[in-house]
Amino acid sequence: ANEKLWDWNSTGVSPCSWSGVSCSRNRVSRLVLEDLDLSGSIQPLTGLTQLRVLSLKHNRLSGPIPDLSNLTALKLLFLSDNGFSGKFPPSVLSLIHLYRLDLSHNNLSGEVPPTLNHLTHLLTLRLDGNRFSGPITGIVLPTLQEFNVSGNRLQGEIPKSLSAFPESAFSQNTGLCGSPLQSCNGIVGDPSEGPGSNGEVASPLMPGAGPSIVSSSPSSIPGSTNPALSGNPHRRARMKPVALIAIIVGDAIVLAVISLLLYCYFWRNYMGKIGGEGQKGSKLMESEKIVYSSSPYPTQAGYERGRMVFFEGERRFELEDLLRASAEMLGKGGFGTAYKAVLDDGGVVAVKRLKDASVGGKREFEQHMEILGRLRHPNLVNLRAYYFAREEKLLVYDYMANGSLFWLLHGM
Ligand SMILES: Nc1ncnc2c1ncn2[C@@H]1O[C@H](COP(=O)(O)OP(=O)(O)OP(=O)(O)O)[C@@H](O)[C@H]1O
Repeated sequence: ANEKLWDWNSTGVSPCSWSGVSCSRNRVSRLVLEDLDLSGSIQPLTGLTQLRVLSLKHNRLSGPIPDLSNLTALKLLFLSDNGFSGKFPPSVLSLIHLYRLDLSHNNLSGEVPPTLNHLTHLLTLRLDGNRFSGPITGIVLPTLQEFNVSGNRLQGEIPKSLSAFPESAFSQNTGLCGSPLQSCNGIVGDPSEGPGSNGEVASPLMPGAGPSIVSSSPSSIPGSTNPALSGNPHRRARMKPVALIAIIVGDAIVLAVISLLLYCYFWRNYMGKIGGEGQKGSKLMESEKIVYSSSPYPTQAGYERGRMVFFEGERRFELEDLLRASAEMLGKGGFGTAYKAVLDDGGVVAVKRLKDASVGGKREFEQHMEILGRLRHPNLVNLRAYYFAREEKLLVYDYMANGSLFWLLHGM
């Protein structure tokens, strides 16, 4: 029915060539069906056990999210902007390889299970725009880069582990408190009761529960008054020193940030100069981090959609396959660093990461790539694909297993 899926009923053609479908070893590994007005349940997809990427954003899919526990290879799961209902899907908690989980803007309800902590690789967790209720106090996911639970019915104190995310990540939950939102001390009903007077140790809203947590968060300083002051009748009189302390601490933070930026700048220059094999590990980490940040699946405004372009043949891999591939540094050239990447299907490619990723505009870059990609000569290494995002440019070549002429001549 949908013209974007025109090729889905072509008989005799492998589903691997249908729009939105990618395969690895003849099994569907990637299914991206976004903005297609699809409706109904996604139960039939639960048999795609080799799926690594499932994105069904912006459709009209509904019903409870089915049991996805057979999709053990899943790394990216985007089900946002649909009509899914029911509880947080328990089967998702067993997908321990998930990097990105986006269930935002559905009709999901019930509690956010603290067992989410089992997903130790999570970089993205988006649950905003649902009807989740209860606390999020137990959530500790140290790897998270992107987090949003705004527009739910959550309650209780924001845990310290999440307090570095901006206010907008928690907004429109009338019951949430603590850094970066208003301090929990401020919203405990009748102030005449005084801090800790009710003795409910487990309540996240209990004023006495806050001190050690809130005060240790740098972002909480302006909002969180010293808990000892909150029940104090002379609070107004003591506001001034608190403000003073906040200003001093604020200045210290600004200074620390500036020093950190300067340090990073000089450290990068220094690393760039010494380069070489010794830096293999850390360079690789840096490369991975930057590439992760240019996810081809933007979930927030302002992100540029990265693009992996192949010159001929089928799409053998996507950015996330390169990320997952075991990689080793091959060497440094005038334009960047080359890595050897062994893909899931056993294929080997050489990935060259351009040093100055901001050079040239998109069109100019693509024109150069088109020319390089067409070159075929026995003495030239074939350029198979390239990846373009504002902050990252990668060139993917055939891997030359026998090393360079220099190596052969000098034997080093
Ligand atoms: N396709 C490849 N297969 C195997 N090894 C490669 C491949 N491409 C690069 N390398 C290795 O990585 C090193 C760096 O390669 P790169 O192409 O970045 O620079 P270069 O050719 O040495 O120098 P320049 O960029 O100045 O021409 C090479 O010396 C080579 O050992």
